[in-house]
Amino acid sequence: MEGGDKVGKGEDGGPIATWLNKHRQLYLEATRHPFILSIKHGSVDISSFKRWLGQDYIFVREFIPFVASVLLKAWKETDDASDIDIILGGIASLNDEISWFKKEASKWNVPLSGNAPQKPNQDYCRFLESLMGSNIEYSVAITAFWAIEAVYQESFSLCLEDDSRTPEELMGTCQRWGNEDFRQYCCSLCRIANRSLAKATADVVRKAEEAFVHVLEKEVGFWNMSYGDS
Ligand SMILES: Cc1ncc(CN)c(N)n1
Repeated sequence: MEGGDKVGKGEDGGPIATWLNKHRQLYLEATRHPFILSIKHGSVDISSFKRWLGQDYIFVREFIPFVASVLLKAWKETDDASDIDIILGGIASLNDEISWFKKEASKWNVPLSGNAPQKPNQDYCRFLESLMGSNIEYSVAITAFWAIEAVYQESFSLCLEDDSRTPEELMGTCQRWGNEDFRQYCCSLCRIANRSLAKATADVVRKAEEAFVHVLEKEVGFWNMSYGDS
């Protein structure tokens, strides 16, 4: 399956490959949103881009404690120490990401302080919070984490393809998530999630699938908001 290959469904397939097929339509809506396609085609409305930038900064600040909670679950539940290294690498790159947002916001004159989260952003952050509790299994949280990163990787890598007409001033944004290292990182998260799911009960696997679907829905809502559709 096209999308699955790109984000690393893992050599052995696993539940994630199955879900990418089963929820293909929603996955495509999340990764080929009109906002992303407008960047790729060079027709993006810069006010949409600026709205996305300001809102995504708020999201990423909330995403950090979520990733920290995944790290804590990994520490408690995994028997593979490399999971910790990979998640810790993700936290380190979020540190860079925050600095990048500050620079980019200043370049585009987007105020970061006092910028209120819009409803789809609030909903998404509330969903992240619901996954942070100690009652949520590692398999569920790591699946959601992979999906959140994979949607951005797949979306922004589209804007770097040879046929793209991405505006020069937006190339840095697209490279941030569309680059090869970030793709490899998503592949690692996907492998961890598949491995963890292979050992999970049927009930936990069902909850992880639900979390995957929720992430896709929230990502579509987030892009819609950027596009001025909220
Ligand atoms: C809404 C959203 N989804 C995912 C990412 C990638 N960390 C992000 N920055 N923002």
